[in-house]
Amino acid sequence: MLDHLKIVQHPLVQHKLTLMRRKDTSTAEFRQLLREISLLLAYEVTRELPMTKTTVETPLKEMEAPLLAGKKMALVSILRAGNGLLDGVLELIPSARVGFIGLYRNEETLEPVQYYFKVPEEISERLVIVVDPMLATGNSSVAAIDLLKKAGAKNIRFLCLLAAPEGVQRMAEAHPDVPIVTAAVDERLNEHGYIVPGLGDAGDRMYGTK
Ligand SMILES: O=P(O)(O)OC[C@H]1O[C@H](OP(=O)(O)OP(=O)(O)O)[C@H](O)[C@@H]1O
Ligand SMILES: O=c1cc[nH]c(=O)[nH]1
Ligand SMILES: [Mg+2]
Repeated sequence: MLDHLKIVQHPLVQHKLTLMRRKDTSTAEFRQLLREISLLLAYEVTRELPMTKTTVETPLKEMEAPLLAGKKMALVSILRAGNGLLDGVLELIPSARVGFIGLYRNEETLEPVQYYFKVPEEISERLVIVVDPMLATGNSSVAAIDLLKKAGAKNIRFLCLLAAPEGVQRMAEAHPDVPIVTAAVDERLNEHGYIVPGLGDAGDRMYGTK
């Protein structure tokens, strides 16, 4: 069992997160850093993955060796910003199936608005890793996981880059069975629901839309 909340303290992760927070970091640098961090965070969120065995012949001998049961996994990206974490994790687990949940926050109510849902078949039999760089109020991640559970998912982990204490609390109340892996938990949310000090709007910074 993973801990309910894992903060990845690795120096490379913390260094790259600091560079991403800087307001002067360009869109291209931001995307590149997110990709690099996603590879490092993937290491933590993939602990205790389902394994299988295969027979391999080394130059010396035949042996039974462990192998990821990758087809039994699904990575689910919360659009848009989730895609910034998705690609790196998928590179490490290329046989994982991939789903997408389209959600954006209504900027006034901070409630998520759903516009897309497509997940792999047999979702109830897979380990599902949901990815989204930001956990702020928790409204988006709670809604995404509600939808996944309604579709049958039972074994879910949530991977983000940055969280607010409010979002961690909301997830713990709504989905206590879902472990969270993140690089940091910041001070608080501001009156607009942004993480403080945070890094701004991840989607806008990734794609240069503001
Ligand atoms: O915890 P919450 O308060 O729900 O906030 C977090 C959500 O906000 C951001 O998405 P956004 O709505 O900006 O959509 P985008 O990824 O399309 O930019 C982020 O990627 C999360 O999905
Ligand atoms: O600080 C925040 C909060 C929600 N979404 C973001 O991208 N950033
Ligand atoms: Mg956004």
